[in-house]
Amino acid sequence: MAILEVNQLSVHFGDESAPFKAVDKISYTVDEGEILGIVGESGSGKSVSSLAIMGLIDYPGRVSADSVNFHGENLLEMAEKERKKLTGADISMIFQDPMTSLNPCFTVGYQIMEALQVHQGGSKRERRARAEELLRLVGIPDPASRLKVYPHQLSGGMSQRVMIAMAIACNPRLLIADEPTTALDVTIQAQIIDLLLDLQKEQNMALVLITHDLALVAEAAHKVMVMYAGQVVETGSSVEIFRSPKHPYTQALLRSLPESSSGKSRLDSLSGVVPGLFDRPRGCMLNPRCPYATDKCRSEEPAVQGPPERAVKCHYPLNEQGEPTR
Ligand SMILES: Nc1ncnc2c1ncn2[C@@H]1O[C@H](COP(=O)(O)OP(=O)(O)OP(=O)(O)O)[C@@H](O)[C@H]1O
Repeated sequence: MAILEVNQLSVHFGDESAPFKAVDKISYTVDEGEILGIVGESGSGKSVSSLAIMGLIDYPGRVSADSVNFHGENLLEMAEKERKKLTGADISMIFQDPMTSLNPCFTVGYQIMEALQVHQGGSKRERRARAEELLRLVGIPDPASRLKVYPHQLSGGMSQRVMIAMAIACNPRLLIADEPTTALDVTIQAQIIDLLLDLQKEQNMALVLITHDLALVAEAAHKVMVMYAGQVVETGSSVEIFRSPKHPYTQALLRSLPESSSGKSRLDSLSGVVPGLFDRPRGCMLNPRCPYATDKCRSEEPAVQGPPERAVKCHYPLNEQGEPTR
C-alpha cells in the first residue's frame, strides 16, 4: 500500500515574469516499508523535490502539485500546524552534512530531547531515557555521556549517527535520506548506510534514498526513479532498471558504473552537463546530449510511456539490446 503518493509536483524558482522549473510535474509513489532510490546527476532536482514534500521550500507559490498524499492525506492542503506535526515525526529527513544540520550551541542530548518534546511530549526523565536509547540504537558507545557533548566534539560519522537518531526519534513511517554519506570518509560511509538499512528493516520504514551511488541503489533499493533536468525520465523495479534500462540517460548512468563491461566511465557516452534552470532545451530535455536524438526529440517533449511501475519518458525507449526503438 502506498504511504506517499506524489502527483504532478513542480517547484518554480525565478520571478513571476520568468519562472524556472527546478522540478517539472513529477509523480511517484512509495509503498510501506519500501526503499526507493532516486538517482540523477547534480542539478536534476532530487533534493528540491524532497524539500518541497517536507514543506521546506517556504516561499509562497513556489511549490504546486495536484496532490502530495501521505497515508491518503494531502500534505499541501493541510494547515501548517498539522503538516509540521507530520514532517519531523511520521515523515523525517536527513541531509548530506550533519555539521550544518546540528545546532553547535546546544548539546546532543538537548537537541534530541527537544525533538522528542515537540512531537511526543513526556517527562524530562522519559525523554532523556529515550534519547539514550536512540543513541544506543544508532551505535553510539557510552550514550549517557555522549548526551552531554556539543556537536563539535563529535566526528562526522558520529554526528551523522546523531542526526539519524533524531530523524528516527518519533518512529517515522517514511525517512528521506538525501545523500546521507557524501560528507563522510569512505570507510564511515558504508557503516552509516548499513545502519540506515538495518533500521529500515527493523522498523519497516519506507526509505527514500537520494544518492549518486548506483551500486548501492542496485543492491538496496526495491524501486528506482531516475531524474534529469527536473523531470522523472524512468521508473521501475531496481532489477528491471539495472537489467534493461529503457531511457538513454539511464543507460548512460549505468555505463558510468565502474564494473560495467563497456569500460566507459563517468557518463562518457553523454557529453555536456544537465541544463541549468535558464537554458532548458526544447523538446526532450536530454536531446542535446543524447546519442540517439532525432528532429522529433529536438522539437517535441516526449510523453511518459508505460504504467507508473515501469515508465519511461522517451520517444524511442531502448529495447532489451539497448537500442532505440524507431
Ligand atoms: N533556492 C534556490 N533558488 C534557485 N535555484 C535553486 C534553489 N535550490 C536549488 N536550485 C536549483 O534547482 C535545481 C535542482 O537542484 P537540486 O539541489 O534539487 O539538484 P540535485 O539533483 O539534488 O543535485 P545534487 O545531486 O547536487 O544534490 C538546480 O539547478 C539548482 O541550482
